[in-house]
Amino acid sequence: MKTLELRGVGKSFGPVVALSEVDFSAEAGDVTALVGDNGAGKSTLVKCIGGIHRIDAGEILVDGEPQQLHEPRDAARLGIEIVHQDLALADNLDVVGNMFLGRERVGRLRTLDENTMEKLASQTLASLGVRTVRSVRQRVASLSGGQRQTVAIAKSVLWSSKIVILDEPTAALGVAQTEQVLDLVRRLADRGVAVVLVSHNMNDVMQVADSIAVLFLGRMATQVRRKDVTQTQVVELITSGRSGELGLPAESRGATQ
Ligand SMILES: Nc1ncnc2c1ncn2[C@@H]1O[C@H](COP(=O)(O)OP(=O)(O)OP(=O)(O)O)[C@@H](O)[C@H]1O
Repeated sequence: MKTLELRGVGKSFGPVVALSEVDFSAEAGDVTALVGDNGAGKSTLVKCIGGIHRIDAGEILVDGEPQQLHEPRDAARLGIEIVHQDLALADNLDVVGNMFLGRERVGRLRTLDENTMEKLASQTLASLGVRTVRSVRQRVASLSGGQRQTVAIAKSVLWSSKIVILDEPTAALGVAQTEQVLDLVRRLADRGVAVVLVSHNMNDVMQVADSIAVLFLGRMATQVRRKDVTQTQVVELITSGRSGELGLPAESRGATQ
């Protein structure tokens, strides 16, 4: 059973068809890359999964169960966490404050005191092997781009998210920080999370993804295992929506015609 599955999803904005008959899936333990050119529909797809946009057609299933996602709270309740490119972290709060921001989602922890929160935040970072954030009492405004990504990803672990969607997590990062964040992405999947990585960076995608889904003009050109494609093939799919005679497996070739 797929952790997240979209079947025949459609979404239009007035006359603009942003998504049409989109099939997509993400499995626990996998990093599933979602790629496509500008305007292909990636953000729209992510917003549908996050309950920000309502779909016009098709269905979204979590663990095989069809779900009605009418608002972000619905997605949060299902363990879906979106880490946006612009990172909705509060600059004026420290790492602990940010990791517990929005804790009203889980009433059980509402009464936690500062010491317990500090301990849980540190433990979560340590369990992910994060050593770059030196103090959890550091204000987020003073963190580097990579550290901010780390905190945002660790937050999803703290809240036991089942499906984590990372929107361009390395876009603003240098080489070393990119490597650290990709490491963290891998570790997140290894913990059994279904990770969806939205990215324009083919090096990142080829390095860390298990599965690659290519959107082309609002349609899913194909979704394939990474080991079954080359970077050149992925780029061709992104730019033309077709794989040509590149020897894709039969089940994925059908989707590109
Ligand atoms: N709120 C909206 N109203 C009208 N059209 C929209 C809206 N949101 C997206 N679109 C249109 O839907 C299509 C898909 O856009 P989307 O932002 O999902 O693409 P994208 O793949 O995320 O692109 P990029 O990589 O440039 O961020 C585009 O044609 C866009 O203009």
